[in-house]
Amino acid sequence: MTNDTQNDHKTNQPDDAVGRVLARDDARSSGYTVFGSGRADALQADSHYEGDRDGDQFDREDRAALRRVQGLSTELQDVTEVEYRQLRLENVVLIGIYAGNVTEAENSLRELAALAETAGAQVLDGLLQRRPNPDPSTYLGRGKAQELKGIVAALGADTVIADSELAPSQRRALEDVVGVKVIDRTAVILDIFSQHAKSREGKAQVELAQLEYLLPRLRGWGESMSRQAGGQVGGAGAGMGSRGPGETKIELDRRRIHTRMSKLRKQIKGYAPAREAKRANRNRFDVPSVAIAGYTNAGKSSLLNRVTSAGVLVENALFATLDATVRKSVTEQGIPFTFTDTVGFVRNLPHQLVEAFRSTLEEIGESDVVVHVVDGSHPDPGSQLATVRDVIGEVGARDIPEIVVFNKSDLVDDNTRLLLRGLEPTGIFVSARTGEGIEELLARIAAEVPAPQVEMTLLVPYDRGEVISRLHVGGRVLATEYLEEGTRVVALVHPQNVEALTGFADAARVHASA
Ligand SMILES: Nc1nc2c(ncn2[C@@H]2O[C@H](COP(=O)(O)OP(=O)(O)OP(=O)(O)O)[C@@H](O)[C@H]2O)c(=O)[nH]1
Repeated sequence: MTNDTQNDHKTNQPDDAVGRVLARDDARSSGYTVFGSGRADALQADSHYEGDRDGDQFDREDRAALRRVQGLSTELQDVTEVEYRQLRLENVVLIGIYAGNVTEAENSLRELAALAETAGAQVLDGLLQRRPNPDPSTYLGRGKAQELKGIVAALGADTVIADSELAPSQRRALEDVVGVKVIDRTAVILDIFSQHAKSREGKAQVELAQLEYLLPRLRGWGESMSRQAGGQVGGAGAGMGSRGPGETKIELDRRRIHTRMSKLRKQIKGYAPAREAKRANRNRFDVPSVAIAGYTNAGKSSLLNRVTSAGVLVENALFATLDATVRKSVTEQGIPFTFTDTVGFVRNLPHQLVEAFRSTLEEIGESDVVVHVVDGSHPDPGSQLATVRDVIGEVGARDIPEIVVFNKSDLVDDNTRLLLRGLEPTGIFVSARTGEGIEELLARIAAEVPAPQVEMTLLVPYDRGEVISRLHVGGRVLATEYLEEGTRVVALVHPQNVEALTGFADAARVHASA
């Protein structure tokens, strides 16, 4: 879909579309919309809506960053440029069914909304239907599916996302009714993983999960998919919902996918030993890193924004090689460190995605400090805390210092605070919204970030300027003096780096200060 069409949708859309849907739906007992007009309005105001932007002006850097993250092969890049634009523009309506507990279903749909937004979509509305089981043919009942069609048309949505995994036939039938692309929760999660996977192993794991998901879904993509015909098969991180190939290529594609999958499995087996070795040889010239982990919607990104804007600005040059998901900061004591947002945990993660999820969490295993964010206002923070901790342990991060943060403290009353304290006595109450607790969090991080402790006096020849730069990044320079033979530097360094630097020691004046 071009941007023009997209804009037409917006202009043609009646102003009160969401409100009318909600009002009409309130009168019915079999289901209702979850998000009212307030939500849609709030989202319209959100800065990540790109609909008014001219396609040609689409940010080159964004595209380049996306390719880097996804490690796409050259032949996939053109396809992805188009798809990325669509991904950012997707206007989605969410659907779900529930048998018993409606609050549970609403929470699940809210989480799906958060996931869809994380994947870059714009959530216009959510629709829940009460029914004991999904309709075997169209997931929603027939009447509800027709209603969905009306909502989709009224809002100008271009994608429907179902809150559970759809059988390929259900998906196709529902697509035929509503006339736009229908994808499911698993596809959204896979899309987020593919945006987050950084290492070669992570990318391979995610691509494998994408292909496994795609394989049984190859045959018969609905009408609305025909514009994608000829699109590339399941390239790692193809647009949301892993767009499929045209009908004519299906058999060939099936074979290619099988071949690709066995290749990926072999690669993944080969990566495991390398990962162990990497962990053992952590390079202390790296800037210390802090990883933020927690459930989706716990407020990880909001906290990251708060904390990094509160921190002191740091020389860009120190962090030249960072990608977009990593922020930089510096402790009050002047030690630079990086902050990495990790992919959020989700409830009921489909089991075939578990490996892919873990592989996107590798940053945690390689970080120096883990900030574990818990939504303090969540009805069951205890189980969130336990699940995240289990996984942190599984990705090899059990021994990494952990700072537990109860976020959204502005929504937490005194009794709940007591309860949360009981769960984790050292937890810090923080509000990314009001700023409560941010100073305390920064102080805790500063206390945990490994500080260089060994004082060395070095004489570095002028043609070895890189040694001085590394000292600034991975150590703390206390004094500099320019002599005829080179620069004399007094610096604190990490114990792991002492050996590499002894060659520059000035008159062997190496001693431990701590
Ligand atoms: N009241 C309140 N709301 C908050 C606070 N922090 C975040 N939120 C809201 O919680 C929602 C989720 O915040 P995010 O920062 O996107 O959460 P996240 O953990 O990064 O979520 P994912 O990107 O999906 O993993 C947003 O609507 C925020 O506005 C807080 O301290 N107080």
